[in-house]
Amino acid sequence: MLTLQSSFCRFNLVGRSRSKLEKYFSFQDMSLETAKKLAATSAVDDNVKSGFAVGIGSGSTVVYAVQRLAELIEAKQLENIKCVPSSFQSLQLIRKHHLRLTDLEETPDLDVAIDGADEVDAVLTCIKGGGGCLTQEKIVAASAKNFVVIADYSKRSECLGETWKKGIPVEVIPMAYVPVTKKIEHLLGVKPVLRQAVAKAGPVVTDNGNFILDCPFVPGKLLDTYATNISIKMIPGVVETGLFVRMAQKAYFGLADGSTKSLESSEL
Ligand SMILES: O=C[C@H](O)[C@H](O)[C@H](O)COP(=O)(O)O
Repeated sequence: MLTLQSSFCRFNLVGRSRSKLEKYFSFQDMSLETAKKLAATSAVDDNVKSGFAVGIGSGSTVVYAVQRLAELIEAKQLENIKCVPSSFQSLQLIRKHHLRLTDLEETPDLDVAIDGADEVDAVLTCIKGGGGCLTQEKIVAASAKNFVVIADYSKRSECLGETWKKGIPVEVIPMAYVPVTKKIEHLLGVKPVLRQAVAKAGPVVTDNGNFILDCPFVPGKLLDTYATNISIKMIPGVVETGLFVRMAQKAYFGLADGSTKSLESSEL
């Protein structure tokens, strides 16, 4: 059961939050990849049991979680695991590691979903969608009893927007991207940017055939994540936002010193 968390940041001074964070995160030379692997491995070890239906997120950190699942299954420490993907990438990961594939039609109630994030704040609100996946991820996370976030130490912050500077990703129906852009501009006072593809001419097209608008954070203003998420979602043409508010029960961070820090929403 989630406790009611504030949808505002608990701290509004970056300097103050940084000194608090340094208790947990000493920025040494631990590679981000090693930190991702630490977080993913601990999350799987602590949260997946035999017989579980597991939602598999998307992105580079989740690769290590799927690797760990495969290792434990191979070692017969886990049995009868079913996996539901949240993107084409995670579908391929599940297949590559020969895990049992299912979907929400066959398995609508998941025991746990494990996913990465672009930023995680002090009350475990996340920004997701930096890699273009957010709608299916949110559906999969919302279908799970426990949503567990895994990340390296660079993703942790007190307030969203401290470390992730690209704004809030919003998936939109292509024919609506201009009206949605205008409405978000009116709502937030900042102009969303249509995300452009890197190895393709034109905009990024999501797994659902939609576009992504990146909505910049309003400079100097605390983000009310709960209200902002709802306001953006109410705009016709918006499919989903990358704000995951009051969804994560736990987060695991791989730290710079080679350890892992886990946080639970019930303790915050
Ligand atoms: O769109 C991508 C997803 O939301 C990812 O989970 C998020 O971007 C984090 O990805 P990574 O683990 O690669 O940092």
